[in-house]
Amino acid sequence: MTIHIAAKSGEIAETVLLPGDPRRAKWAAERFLDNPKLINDLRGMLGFTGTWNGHRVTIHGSGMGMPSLSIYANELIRDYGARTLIRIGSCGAMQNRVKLRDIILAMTATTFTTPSSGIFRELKYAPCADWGLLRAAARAAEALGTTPHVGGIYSSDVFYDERPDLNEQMTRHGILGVEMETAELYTLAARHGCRALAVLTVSDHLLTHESLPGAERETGFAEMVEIALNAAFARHPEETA
Ligand SMILES: O=P(O)(O)O[C@H]1O[C@H](CO)[C@@H](O)[C@H]1O
Ligand SMILES: O=c1cc[nH]c(=O)[nH]1
Repeated sequence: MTIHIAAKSGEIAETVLLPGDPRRAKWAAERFLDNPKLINDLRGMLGFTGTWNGHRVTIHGSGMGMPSLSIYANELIRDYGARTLIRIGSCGAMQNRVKLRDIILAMTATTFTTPSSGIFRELKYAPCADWGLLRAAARAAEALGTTPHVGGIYSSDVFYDERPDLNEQMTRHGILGVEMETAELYTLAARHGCRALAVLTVSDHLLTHESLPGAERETGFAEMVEIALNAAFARHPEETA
């Protein structure tokens, strides 16, 4: 047990899927895992461990924003031995060619700051995805009949942004979408020698102002979970262990 996770030692798998929303963790665990067991509900942040195709998997909420994700990712890695962490999140599209329900695989994430920024001082650290996971996720998406967008995203500190000029610059520089956690996840994974990836579903669009109707979200989110699970356990000889 840690300050924020009630699971006993051994109750968390080496592979952890991290949705921001704890209810998405419950939905994904019930839909995709065999014998899902609730292993955490402290502060309502739900976590479940079960198996997928015989592999142990934990699906645990990370909350909204990098400070929240940082708490859970630190404890999952340092106290429970998580080694592969895949965010399964929603995001807002920042390019016209990116449509509602599309899948984005985040190669890298631009930020103002992360909870880790202090250690880099004046350096602008560039957080990046694990290549083996990224490649496996792209292949998994294509096998499911989906062509993902692969590229840079923006991990924002705020949802209600008072700087529209910044979003314009992100769009101008090819950023695919905005969310609030990936940069810190990639930074922590690098620090601790873990693999990390963010698989995102476009839930709304910053340029067209469309948003995904609630009833349709589950379908898009299911695709994202399938891609994440397939990527986590893909085996290619040259991929990282
Ligand atoms: O759907 P999740 O995973 O929570 O991700 C996105 O949604 C939240 C904002 O509504 C932020 O956490 C953002 O990153
Ligand atoms: O952080 C987020 C998530 C979804 N949509 C946004 O615009 N921002």
